[in-house]
Amino acid sequence: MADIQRVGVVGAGLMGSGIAEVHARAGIDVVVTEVSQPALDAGRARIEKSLQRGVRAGKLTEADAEAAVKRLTFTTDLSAFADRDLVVEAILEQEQAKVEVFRSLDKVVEREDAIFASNTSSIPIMKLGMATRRPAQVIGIHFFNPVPVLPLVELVPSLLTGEETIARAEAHATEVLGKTVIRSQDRAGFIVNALLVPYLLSAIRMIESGFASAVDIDRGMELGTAHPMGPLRLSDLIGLDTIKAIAESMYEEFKEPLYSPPPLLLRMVDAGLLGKKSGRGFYSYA
Ligand SMILES: CC(=O)CC(=O)SCCNC(=O)CCNC(=O)[C@H](O)C(C)(C)COP(=O)(O)OP(=O)(O)OC[C@H]1O[C@@H](n2cnc3c(N)ncnc32)[C@H](O)[C@@H]1OP(=O)(O)O
Repeated sequence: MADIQRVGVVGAGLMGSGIAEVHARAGIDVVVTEVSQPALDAGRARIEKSLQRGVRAGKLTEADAEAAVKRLTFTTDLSAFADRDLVVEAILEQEQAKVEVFRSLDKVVEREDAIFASNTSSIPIMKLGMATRRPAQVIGIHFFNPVPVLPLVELVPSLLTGEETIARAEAHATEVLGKTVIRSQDRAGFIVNALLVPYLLSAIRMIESGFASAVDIDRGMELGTAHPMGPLRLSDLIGLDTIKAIAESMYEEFKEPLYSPPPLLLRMVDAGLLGKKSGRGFYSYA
């Protein structure tokens, strides 16, 4: 919706950089923050690389990519969000860290009608809303990786999110970003991860038990069910630390054993084998 002109993105990791990129490509002025300069530089490089990939694929022109870069400002100072109409938080999947971000945003963002969104996939939106003085303006806007490619957004109002916030967020996601919106209640995992995560964990348990190899499990789902990538390559794409965090939130909420992260996943995360972003997970990415 045209009323959202200035967007802030907290976090320039895999998801935050994708969220910043799609906004800049849609003509929106974007401020991106990170906790450190190296993390910020890595986010900027990720966005520039993705824009170039888009150019090579014929999705945008070189001039569009340059214009998108000019709409992006990178800073480690959260106070740059004072004039933002919408802020999307996309930091690591840790409840306390997210609560702190929302508490800070509440202090820093001056616009009374600003929307505070989280890209969380599993942490209750209600808890983030209650960290602010404006829970009616707090909502989940959950994107999918790679953000410039996948057309879906899950919209997740909490019990206290106002109708106007829901309508503005939905109009922004559809009309400005061109995404398709589905709505979910505020339950850990929402719609997609509630189905996807137990499937990914089951594939990891298959390897753990010696049942089948990663290559055969992936090939089975790619060739047998026409998934674009099998569950282990997809786990590597999402990030094993992220899957662990989502699984823990879902297990915490429902106490469903299928949501509990298997020991192999825990050990891989302990070892820093986080998937594509760290260079090694179930596969190696030299
Ligand atoms: C965990 C959570 O909370 C939420 C999540 O994110 S869950 C994870 C969800 N993600 C998935 O399930 C991903 C599943 N995998 C896929 O969809 C695909 O394998 C993939 C898109 C990742 C790669 O597909 P691919 O065919 O091997 O790659 P590629 O051909 O390069 O790209 C696919 C399309 O995107 C386009 N594209 C790629 N990068 C792009 C970019 N940076 N900008 C614009 N377009 C891009 C390509 O041009 C191509 O478009 P066409 O189909 O029109 O030709």
